[in-house]
Amino acid sequence: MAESVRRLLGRPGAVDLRPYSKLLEAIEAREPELRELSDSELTEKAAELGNAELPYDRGDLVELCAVGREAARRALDERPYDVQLLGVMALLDGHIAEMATGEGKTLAGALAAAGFALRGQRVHVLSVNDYLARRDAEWMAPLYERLGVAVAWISEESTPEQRRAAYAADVTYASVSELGFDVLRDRMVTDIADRVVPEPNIALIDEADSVLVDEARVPLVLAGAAETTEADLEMADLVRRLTPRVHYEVDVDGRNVQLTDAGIDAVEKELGGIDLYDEHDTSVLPRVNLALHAHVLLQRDVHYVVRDGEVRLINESRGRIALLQRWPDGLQAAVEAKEKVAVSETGEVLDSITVQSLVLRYPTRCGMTGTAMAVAEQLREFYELEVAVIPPNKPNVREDEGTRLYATREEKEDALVEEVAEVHATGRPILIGTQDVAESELLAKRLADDGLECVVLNAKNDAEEAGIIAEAGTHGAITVSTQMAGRGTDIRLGGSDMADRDRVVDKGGLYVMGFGRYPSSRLDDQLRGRAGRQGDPGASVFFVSVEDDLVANNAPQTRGYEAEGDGAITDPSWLEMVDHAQRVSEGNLLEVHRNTWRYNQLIDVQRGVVLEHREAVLTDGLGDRQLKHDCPERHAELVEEVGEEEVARAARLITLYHLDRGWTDHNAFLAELREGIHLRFLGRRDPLDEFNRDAVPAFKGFLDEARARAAETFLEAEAGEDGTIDVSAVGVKRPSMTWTYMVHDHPFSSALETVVGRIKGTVGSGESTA
Ligand SMILES: Nc1ncnc2c1ncn2[C@@H]1O[C@H](COP(=O)(O)OP(=O)(O)OP(=O)(O)O)[C@@H](O)[C@H]1O
Repeated sequence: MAESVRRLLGRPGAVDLRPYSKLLEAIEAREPELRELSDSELTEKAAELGNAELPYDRGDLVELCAVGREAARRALDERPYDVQLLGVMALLDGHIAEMATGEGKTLAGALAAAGFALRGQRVHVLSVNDYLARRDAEWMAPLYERLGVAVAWISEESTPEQRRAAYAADVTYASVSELGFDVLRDRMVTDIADRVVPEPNIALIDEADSVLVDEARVPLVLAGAAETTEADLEMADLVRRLTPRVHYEVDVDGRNVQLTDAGIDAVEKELGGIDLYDEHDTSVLPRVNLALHAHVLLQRDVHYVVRDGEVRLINESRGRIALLQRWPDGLQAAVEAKEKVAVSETGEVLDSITVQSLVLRYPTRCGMTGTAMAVAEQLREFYELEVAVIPPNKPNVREDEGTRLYATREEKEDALVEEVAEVHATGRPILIGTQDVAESELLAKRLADDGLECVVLNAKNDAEEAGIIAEAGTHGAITVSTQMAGRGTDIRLGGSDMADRDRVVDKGGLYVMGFGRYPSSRLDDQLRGRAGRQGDPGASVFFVSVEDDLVANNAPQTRGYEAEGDGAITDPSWLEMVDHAQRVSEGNLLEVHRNTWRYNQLIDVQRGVVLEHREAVLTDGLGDRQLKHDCPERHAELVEEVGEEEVARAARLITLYHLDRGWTDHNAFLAELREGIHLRFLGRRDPLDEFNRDAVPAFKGFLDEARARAAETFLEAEAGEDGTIDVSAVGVKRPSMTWTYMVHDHPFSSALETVVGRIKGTVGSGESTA
């Protein structure tokens, strides 16, 4: 092994790889003998590894890697590199393997998954989207087959039967959201046979930082149909006429919008001289706030797109459209009113789960990604995971230029377009990373105006994007892409067939340009990592302006620089300012993650109590026993009429209904409580303590209350002529459809917060006049 690689094996703060690397020689030594085996003999060798429990001892680890390597060579015509085997061993030990782009994480992950599966564990390989789940499962299927391991995948379209069958395989590939929603839906079943997800064993997470850190800020929420909200066209129309900064102000981080005093006056006047803060009519203010939030904070083509007459959300951390996802409460309808499309059904939150709770269900967790070290502390804090930095198979020779800073956005764009024209003239392929869909389209238009034709990727279709990005290394190609569009797909120099590779290598390989730095350096690195795979030549550079949101919102001061004629700022302290702004932004994101987690910890405890109780009702007849105890006469009568089994069934359904109903209401209470907490924050009390102080007593008596309601319903239940009890006649109904929500830490500025803003304003002016 090269000296440079050896030096990398003992990176501070990361898992020590030396114990693994010591086994590489022994693994290689097994090769000649294994090559002589027939296919079925090789499968038998793999099966022999199943004669012991986890963890693998050193001898078995050598055998597993050697057998796995030989199986991959035969099944995929790819002989795993030593560094990939280091990755496999780190995964089997429950670590996050940091492996750069193009190092072959898919194969390393599959070998580790097979290793777990051979020892009798059920493995869930979690991907960021359905396309990758399916692609990887199908791609690795021949390898699994040689190793005698059953593999399957799940997608959004999978039916419950298909899901059940897929989860029954040894290794199941699924996107995190599909898994999350399956878990949530399983918690609502009224018959055990309807469950799809088995007990969790091993989670192997692809793109681990995106899933565990980026997606963890947004809980997965399952909602059920309730009544339909009316489109509030009047409000949508009214807020459209308001003027930014005169009638409303947006917080620096773009999460809240508030009416100014002038705005309040204008709205009150428009509505015929009403008082928005009238104690007797509190219904108008929330409507104004919703419409304002929809109008100002949610931007078309950034947060959502309008397609086929529907508002479809873009998942920000993933830059793609989410089917069946909505905003909570009236916000969805407010956006629909803003866009003048038909209002869709609204719903109420049935239950939610954070990515963290989802992943922590698994006794063993591991994963891989190109960028883990930057979030090593978070992975440790939230998931008890350590990072193993796997050296590249071939040294990285990409040239990273860093940041070019400009005074204005316009100057930044001019400079980038000029650079694109210059580089493109040589035929060198260019990949430009933008912040969002709208920016991609504007930039593409600008490039086209300058005679530079490009392909745009934006949150449309994963499979299609994979095909496009695969060609981004073609001679003369210009590709514009949002941050993670088309991820997980290799960019080969000279096109996907590498026909033109030599010519592109001569030009310096792929040239990656960032149109602005991202909210975290990790995301910058992900973009950069698109170039320079497997020792390929390549380069990267970021164009930034002082007006970029990242800098404008997070830098302590944005004045006092000296720019050159074209707007370029070369003062090193200003370049440092950009890094600083990014660190501030990273800190904010971490705080959001921490908050999501903190608030959810208590909710998780309460949910645990409900779920345990629910389980006993579902599987052990607890509801029937309780109702028999609470309503003995009615119970006996009904048994007489329809028999014990049917009464037990009805008792189960009635009890589950009231447990679930109660939990839904409690969820709504907690959400409201959390919003209101900000008011008390003014009193310098810790909002989380305040939250817990109220959430705990509110839960007290939860189970007793559900039980009492179940008894009330049970007393009303009647036996029908067909010998069954029709529970729907006594109001026991399940939501007719469910869908998933996208929630933000702070969905929208509530009426309460606007009141706070007003109180603060009053106090402020009071002081100045005193
Ligand atoms: N041992 C190997 N020998 C030859 N080719 C390999 C080997 N391992 C992986 N590859 C090839 O390398 C390419 C990159 O693999 P893969 O997509 O798994 O990389 P990755 O690390 O997941 O990259 P990304 O960060 O883009 O997801 C694939 O075309 C794969 O077939």
